[in-house]
Amino acid sequence: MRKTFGDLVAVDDVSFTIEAGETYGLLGPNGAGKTTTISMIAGILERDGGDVLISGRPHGTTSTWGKKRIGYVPQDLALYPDLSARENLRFFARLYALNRTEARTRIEEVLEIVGLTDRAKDPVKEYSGGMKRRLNIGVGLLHHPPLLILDEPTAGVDPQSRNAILESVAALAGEGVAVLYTTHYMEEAERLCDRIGIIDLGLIRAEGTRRELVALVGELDRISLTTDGTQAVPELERLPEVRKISSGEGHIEVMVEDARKTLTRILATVTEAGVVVRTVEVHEPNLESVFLHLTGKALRD
Ligand SMILES: Nc1ncnc2c1ncn2[C@@H]1O[C@H](COP(=O)(O)OP(=O)(O)OP(=O)(O)O)[C@@H](O)[C@H]1O
Repeated sequence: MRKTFGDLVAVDDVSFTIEAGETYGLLGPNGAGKTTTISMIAGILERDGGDVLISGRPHGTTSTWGKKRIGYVPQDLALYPDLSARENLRFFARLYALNRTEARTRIEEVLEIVGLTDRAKDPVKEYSGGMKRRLNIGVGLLHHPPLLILDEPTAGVDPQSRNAILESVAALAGEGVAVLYTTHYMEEAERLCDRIGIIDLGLIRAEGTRRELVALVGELDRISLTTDGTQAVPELERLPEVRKISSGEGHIEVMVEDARKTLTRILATVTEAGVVVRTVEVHEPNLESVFLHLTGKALRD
C-alpha cells in the first residue's frame, strides 16, 4: 500500500500478511505510518496504490463485505459516557445489525472477554481510562470479526487494564482471530506478537519473529556467570554453540545464539570442570537494539 498527503509520503511501500490466529505487530515510532496503514486496511482511508485482500478477496472503502470481517478499534474512544457498558454494546450491536438474541448472547461474551462483566451496569463516565479502552475493544468484537485491528490499545492506560488488554488479545488470537496490533512499546510487541514488522518513514524495514529480527542484525545472547574459578573456559570453548567467551576473576561471559537452548549444557560443562556457579544471568538482545540498528534511532524518539 501507498499513501501520500500532499508532498508527504506517509506510507511508501508497506506489504505484509497475517494468518488466522496470528498476532502481527506493527512497531514504529510516532509518525512512522502505523495509523495510516491500518486505516487503509480498515477501509476508512482511501489508498493511493496497492491492494488489501481479506481471505483473498479485495477490500476497500466501499466494501461492506470486508468491513463485516474487520473489528477496528481506533486510538480515540467512541463511546456514550452517559450509557452503561451494556447499553453502549447494545447500541453498537444494533449498528452491526445483530439480531436481538444474537446481540444478547454476544454482549455478555464480549463483557467477559474484556473483563467488564462486574461493571457492566455502571455509566461509562465513571470508568477509568483503561476500562473505557477495554470497552472500546469490546465494541470492535461484537460482530465476531476474523480480523481485529488495534491501534495502540494500551497507550496511556493503567497497568491493570494494560494487562487485561494484553490477556484478552492473546485469548482472541488463541481462538483463531487474526490480530493486527500497532504499538511503540517494544515489550508489548515482544510479549504478544508472533511476528513483528518494524515500520519507519512509511516503510517496513524488517519483518519476522523477535528471534529472527534479532538474528538479522547479528546480535547474540549473553550468559553471565559468577563463579569461584575460570578453569572451565577451555571446555566451554570446545562447545559448538559457543560463539565467544570472556572471563576474569570470578566471572565468565558466554555469547551464544540461543541462550534458552544452550543454558543447561553450559552450566553442566562448567560444573563438570569443578567450577562452582554462584549466579546466572541471561541477557537477550531486544527489539530496541534491532530498531536502533535498522533505523539509526531509538524507538521512542
Ligand atoms: N490526514 C493527514 N494529513 C496530513 N498528514 C497526515 C495525515 N495523517 C497522517 N499524516 C502524516 O503522515 C505521517 C504518518 O502518520 P501516522 O499517523 O500514520 O503515524 P503513526 O505511526 O501512526 O504515529 P503515532 O504513533 O503518532 O500514531 C505523519 O508524518 C503524519 O503527520
